[in-house]
Amino acid sequence: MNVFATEAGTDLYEHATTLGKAHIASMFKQNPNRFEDFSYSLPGLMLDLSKQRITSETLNLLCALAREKQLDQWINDLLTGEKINESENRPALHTALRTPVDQTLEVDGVNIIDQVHENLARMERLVNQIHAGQWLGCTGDPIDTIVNIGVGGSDLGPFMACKALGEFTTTNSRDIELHFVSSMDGSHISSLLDKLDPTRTLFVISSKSFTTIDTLANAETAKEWLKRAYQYEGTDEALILARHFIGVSATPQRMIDWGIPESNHLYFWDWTGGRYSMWSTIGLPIALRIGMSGFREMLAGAHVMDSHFRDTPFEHNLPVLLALTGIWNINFLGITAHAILPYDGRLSHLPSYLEQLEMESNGKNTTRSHELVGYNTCPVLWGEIGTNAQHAFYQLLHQGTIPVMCDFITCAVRYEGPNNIDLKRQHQLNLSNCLAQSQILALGDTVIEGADKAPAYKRYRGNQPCTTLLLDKLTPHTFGMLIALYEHKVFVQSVIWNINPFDQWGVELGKTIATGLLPALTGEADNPSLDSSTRGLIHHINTKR
Ligand SMILES: O=P(O)(O)OC[C@H]1O[C@H](O)[C@H](O)[C@@H](O)[C@@H]1O
Repeated sequence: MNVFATEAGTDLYEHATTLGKAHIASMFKQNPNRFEDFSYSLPGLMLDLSKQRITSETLNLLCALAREKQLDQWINDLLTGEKINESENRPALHTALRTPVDQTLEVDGVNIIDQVHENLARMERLVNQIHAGQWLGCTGDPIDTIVNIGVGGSDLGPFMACKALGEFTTTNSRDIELHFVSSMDGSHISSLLDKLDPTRTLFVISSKSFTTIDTLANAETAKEWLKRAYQYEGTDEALILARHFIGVSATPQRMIDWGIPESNHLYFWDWTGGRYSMWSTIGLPIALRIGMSGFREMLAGAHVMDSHFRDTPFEHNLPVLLALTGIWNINFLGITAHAILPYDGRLSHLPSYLEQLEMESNGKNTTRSHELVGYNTCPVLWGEIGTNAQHAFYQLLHQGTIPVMCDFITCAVRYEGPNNIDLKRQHQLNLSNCLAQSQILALGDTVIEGADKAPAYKRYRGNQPCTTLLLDKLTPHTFGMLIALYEHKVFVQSVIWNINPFDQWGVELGKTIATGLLPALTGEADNPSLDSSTRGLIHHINTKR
């Protein structure tokens, strides 16, 4: 099954036979206006595709391909709540989470925008209560420390956003200490609990399904820690649960079964995919960090991107263009590695967030009609703060043997004001590195004279396609735009590849097999039918106990 066996696909293959051999440096020589031709702006955010190996014809053909795949219709289906997550028989409505209250969207006869805003209001009350020091622990002391326990989509988004937007605290949120616990082995939580005061600590158990063993194991450890701390005062377990736990989930009954009273529940819906959920009440830690007004700003930024995505012709549509240049690189230039390089320490967790967003969404090998794909889908994606990565893996980007497409993400303005004069200089240094690296990666050592006379080991071949995403400033608003941009990019690529980006069946078998192996590791039961490697490793582990 080849989705590119179409008119536009055939034209693109043909186009790639010539452009595949071209060098980005010569494209800049031929067309001095590449930046004007291939950069696109929205208020607050610019996308520069001029360092991609593309011409106007490439984009025309890619847009024709998108039209062939009825991308318009798919975008409409996404935004209007059609059940496009077929394998789970539900819509994917993360965009509804940032839709303004005066709009309506009915799913199964219910206006879900009302529901969304009711839940935001419920979250707001809770946030205000904590910020005002009115949420009290069992001893009557105000809570000032929050620990979010979750994993995957119930961790990565809030974790990333709290780091990215940490400078946007409000007077009330400044004194709240926030921690994130995710690792199944307990190493996150055990090293943290020693430092916390149980009388002032509130755990947020975030899990869409409320069945994820990683999260429930950490939640149990937290509960036991609190019970031990309160045992001398004879505090009732129900009171501990009521004062020190909040549950965020799409499955209320499971929160009740675990012991969290209804008054401490925040809800979202099964039509919100885990990796698309930071806009929902899963974003509670973000609201606790930057206040509800900051959280609403983030939603508003994402909504701006949603409207742009819905209303803008493909030729000027930022998520569509970002996605299509990715398709060009992956399916026509054969590039299957993708580096995410934020030039801003605040965006340090963006790469791991995008690893889940992109690879869990589009790391698929079957089409929507259950046939094996005959083409590459999601590339391997990884990243790091750009300036740190320069001292680590950039060697491979510059002189390794594999082609890698690179996203450079930075902001134009930072550290304004007289008190930050020294850091302003550091920001300029950071920007000069960002621009230098994308320049060398794309254009190679043609950027300096006489480089062609250097020995081979000193040469930089360049021709690595680079995208630059330039925010005016990193604010809750532009951050919301940026993340929504990537979400829609992932969706557009899934449409071209004819795969469902909203399920994740590839993670299920590991859970089942791990559960099955547990008795052999605890010594409760042997399993002679295991392969020799697994059996040998279990035996070795058990001899060390
Ligand atoms: O929020 P939860 O139900 O606990 O799920 C947490 C995570 O675990 C799953 O295994 C999925 O791979 C992720 O998509 C999900 O975000």
